[in-house]
Amino acid sequence: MTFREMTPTSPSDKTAIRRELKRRRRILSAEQQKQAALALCQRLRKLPEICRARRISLYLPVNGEIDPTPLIPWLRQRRVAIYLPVLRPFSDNSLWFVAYGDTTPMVKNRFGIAEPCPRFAAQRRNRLPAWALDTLMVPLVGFDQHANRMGMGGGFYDRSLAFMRRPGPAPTLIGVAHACQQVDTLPIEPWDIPLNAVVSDTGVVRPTKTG
Ligand SMILES: Nc1nc2c(c(=O)[nH]1)N(C=O)[C@@H](CNc1ccc(C(=O)N[C@@H](CCC(=O)O)C(=O)O)cc1)CN2
Ligand SMILES: Nc1ncnc2c1ncn2[C@@H]1O[C@H](COP(=O)(O)OP(=O)(O)OP(=O)(O)O)[C@@H](O)[C@H]1O
Repeated sequence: MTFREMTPTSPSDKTAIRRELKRRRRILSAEQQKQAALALCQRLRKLPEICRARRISLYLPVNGEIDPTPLIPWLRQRRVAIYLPVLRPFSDNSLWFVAYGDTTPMVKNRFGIAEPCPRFAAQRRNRLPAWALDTLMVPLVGFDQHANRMGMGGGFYDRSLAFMRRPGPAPTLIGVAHACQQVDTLPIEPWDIPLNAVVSDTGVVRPTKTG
């Protein structure tokens, strides 16, 4: 059975979809990964929300995630401040966004993802809460035609972005993924924060306007 044929509803469906979509990106070859990263970054450079951004977060890819880092030289040239997600210590699975430069001291977190080291992140001047960024690039495990998203399942981004349900600052959220991470329909959860767009190596998906 393909995901095209199934209507996902239960939490176990979600787990199965997540597993399948992680597999799809993991089996891409190094050459496919490289081409996808370049194609992604070409599209990102044309996106108005990225062109406007002055403070942007991206991520360092693991386990076959599409690589947004070819964008870094272009961002630096344009004096855009770059931040990386860091697992907040002693907290509720939410993220800090910590300044990322050529000399930033890095360590691997408990998931094996490189991030600015705790001592650096602990200094207030080196980090921002999500609401102070103007654009976040959100790593996706899956997305659908309406730009609904699925992440790693930790709820890190959803928790860090929960402030967006209330009036106030609203950074732009750009999901990024391989084209092969797209499925017809993903289940929407009450805590899901909608994305402004999903950009892949082959195109841009925007949510359909309602109301
Ligand atoms: N590159 C990258 N950085 C990121 C995220 C991400 O999705 N991608 N995150 C977005 O939230 C946060 C980390 N969240 C994570 C949540 C769950 C797992 C996880 O369950 N990992 C598996 C092993 C990897 C796998 O299954 O492929 C595990 O530990 O069992 C990893 C990271 C912050 N940094
Ligand atoms: N704002 C929130 N406050 C508390 N718990 C939350 C919040 N948002 C999500 N969660 C919890 O996080 C868990 C994971 O959510 P979900 O499966 O939707 O992750 P996801 O879509 O992969 O998101 P992410 O990319 O943020 O990890 C759920 O069990 C959910 O209850």
